[in-house]
Amino acid sequence: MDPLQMPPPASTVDTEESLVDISTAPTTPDGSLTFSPVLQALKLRDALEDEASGKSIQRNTSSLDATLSSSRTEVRNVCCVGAGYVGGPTAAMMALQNPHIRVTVVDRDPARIKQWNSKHLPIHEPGLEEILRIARDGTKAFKFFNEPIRSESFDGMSSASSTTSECESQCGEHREEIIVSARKPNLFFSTEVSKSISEADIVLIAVNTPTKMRGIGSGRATDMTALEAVSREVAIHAKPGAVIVEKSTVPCRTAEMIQDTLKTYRPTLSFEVLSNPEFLAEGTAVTDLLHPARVVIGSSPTPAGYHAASLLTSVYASWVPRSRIVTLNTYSSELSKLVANAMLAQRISSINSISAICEATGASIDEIALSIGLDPRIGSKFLQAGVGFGGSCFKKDILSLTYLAESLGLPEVAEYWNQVLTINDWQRSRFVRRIIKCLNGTVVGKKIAILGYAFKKNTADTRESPSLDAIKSLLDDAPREIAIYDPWCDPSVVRDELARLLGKEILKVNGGPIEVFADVYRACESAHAAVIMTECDEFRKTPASKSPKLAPTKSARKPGLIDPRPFERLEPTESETLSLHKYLKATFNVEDPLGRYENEPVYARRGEEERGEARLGADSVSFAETEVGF
Ligand SMILES: NC(=O)c1ccc[n+]([C@@H]2O[C@H](COP(=O)([O-])OP(=O)(O)OC[C@H]3O[C@@H](n4cnc5c(N)ncnc54)[C@H](O)[C@@H]3O)[C@@H](O)[C@H]2O)c1
Ligand SMILES: O=c1ccn([C@@H]2O[C@H](COP(=O)(O)OP(=O)(O)O[C@H]3O[C@H](CO)[C@@H](O)[C@H](O)[C@H]3O)[C@@H](O)[C@H]2O)c(=O)[nH]1
Repeated sequence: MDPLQMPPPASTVDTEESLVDISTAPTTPDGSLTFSPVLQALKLRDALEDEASGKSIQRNTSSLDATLSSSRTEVRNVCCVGAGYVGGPTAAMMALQNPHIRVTVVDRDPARIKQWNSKHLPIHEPGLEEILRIARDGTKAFKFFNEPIRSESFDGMSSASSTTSECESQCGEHREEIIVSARKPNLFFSTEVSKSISEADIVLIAVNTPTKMRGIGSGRATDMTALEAVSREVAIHAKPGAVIVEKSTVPCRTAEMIQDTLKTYRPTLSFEVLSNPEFLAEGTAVTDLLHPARVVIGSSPTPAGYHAASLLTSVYASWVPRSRIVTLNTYSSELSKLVANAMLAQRISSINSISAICEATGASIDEIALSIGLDPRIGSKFLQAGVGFGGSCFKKDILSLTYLAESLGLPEVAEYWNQVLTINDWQRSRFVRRIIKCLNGTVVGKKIAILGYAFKKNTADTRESPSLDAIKSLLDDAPREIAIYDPWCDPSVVRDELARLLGKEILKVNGGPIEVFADVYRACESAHAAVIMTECDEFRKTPASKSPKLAPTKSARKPGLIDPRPFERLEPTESETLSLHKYLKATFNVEDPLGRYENEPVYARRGEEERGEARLGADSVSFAETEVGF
């Protein structure tokens, strides 16, 4: 059936059975779900708001295309609830690309908000800082020449690209100059959750949806506690007509639960709930957001649903080509996120299962991945065999999918996807067994260096890290020392986490076997084995860029390493300016090559100082002091 022709969700009935305790809410809303035990409709206020708004949502436009073209400038204020790995970078990208929209990211955790407002961001993502320096701090006006630089020496910068100009650098007036205006800050981080929600035209919900650890569905269903709590806040505070967006990964039909909550609190108002799952991967969040393979927006198949989808589309359309923005039915969109993760994880378990055959036969898993990946029907990505996948998403989303299948009476489907997790667990334990076997069957009295503690490279996120699993298993065999090193993780944070998870006594300072190092050589000193747990470049024998097989071709080089000029427009987009910044920064090793940055927030690690004073000159429109050389 055409998704857009699907009937709207069945209406819900408020029976006693449907009032579910929030802490045990199942993954899949079962027909009807009204989550909140205490529901107080704000009828008088709603009636007044309703009248004031004149039910402003356009209901007379019947096609998505028509609404898409009529929704250009309506979004002025976006609120993102949840300042985590998804909320922070996604909101930052939206703000960067839409200087006319005020984007506020709110979180209930004041420490996290303080970090976002400081120099020391709560998450490590390559390129994220640059975006915050623009959207959060505002920028000065600046200018540059619209032609590529040929000379790559620093001296050459000031007479930049003179070799391309027929009349040489003395004749500056014949070189096309691009002038970019100053930007005011339009990205804010705050703990004022209800206030920000009440001001927003679009509310993004990007809170955590981990696996439930107690009650019905424990260990498999999705824990909806945070999402349910935010839905209630939104239902109480959202302004009439605001569009509510699920950014979190959620079970299929969660939009119905949010809609129920909205209807219960504000029965006289209409809100639209969209599904807009996020597909970014940690460590590449900025690139993924800048050049998404697709943006999926699910809406109800009604004029109001299409209109809401068109509003969100207009925000993304500032930088994402329209052809990559896919609009679907709400439930297809919700489910497509779980399916995408299940399919990706399945590829990893498939190749890992074959790695065991390779080890037994002498075939090479890397050669097999290379050879099968050349078939475009298979493709080369996500075929890297390893120690099993980790991270906060794959396992919990597959568990959620299998729980959904079982709830729908489809145990065979559940079992099929469950095998992806079974192979993953098996691969992890197989790896530890292999380490012990290589060490003559015993690690007693030996030192083992663990290189890589986060779940993968370029992130400090340790959720579901294979490394932690390996450390736990190795501890059972009583090694003399386990020395841990990760280039992205702060040793004191790792120590705190290990003490919390495994007990203080396991740390060396307390007489235990585990020590965490800030230096890889010290970690490996006199070790009997060095165990590489993540694909960090510094652990490679041959750096990725020097390996002939992996060397980037000219056309496949990082965008930051090619001068993107000349720009076709004299008003380059933020993406274009960012690519120029990256190129100049990488080429000349200068932090702020365009002279664009305002002062950074005052140092505020672990929250001593606020950023107020840091915005010195944020409103200034004078050009950067350094004379333009680029
Ligand atoms: N991490 C990823 O790479 C990734 C990628 C795509 C999708 N997702 C999905 O996005 C969602 C968020 O994931 P994440 O990794 O960003 O989580 P996270 O734990 O990093 O961040 C969630 C934030 O929500 C805040 N929060 C929770 N309840 C709140 C409330 N009631 N009010 C205000 N703030 C509240 C938390 O304090 C936390 O800062 C999840 O559903 C996840 O599955 C994650
Ligand atoms: O060929 C591969 C690729 C990845 N991995 C491992 O798989 C895990 C997940 O890696 P990756 O997918 O790169 O990171 P995530 O941040 O977990 O991103 C996944 O999960 C996110 C959360 O839902 C989705 O948004 C992303 O699209 C999806 O890639 C890591 O342990 C990797 O080491 C492999 O073992 N082999």
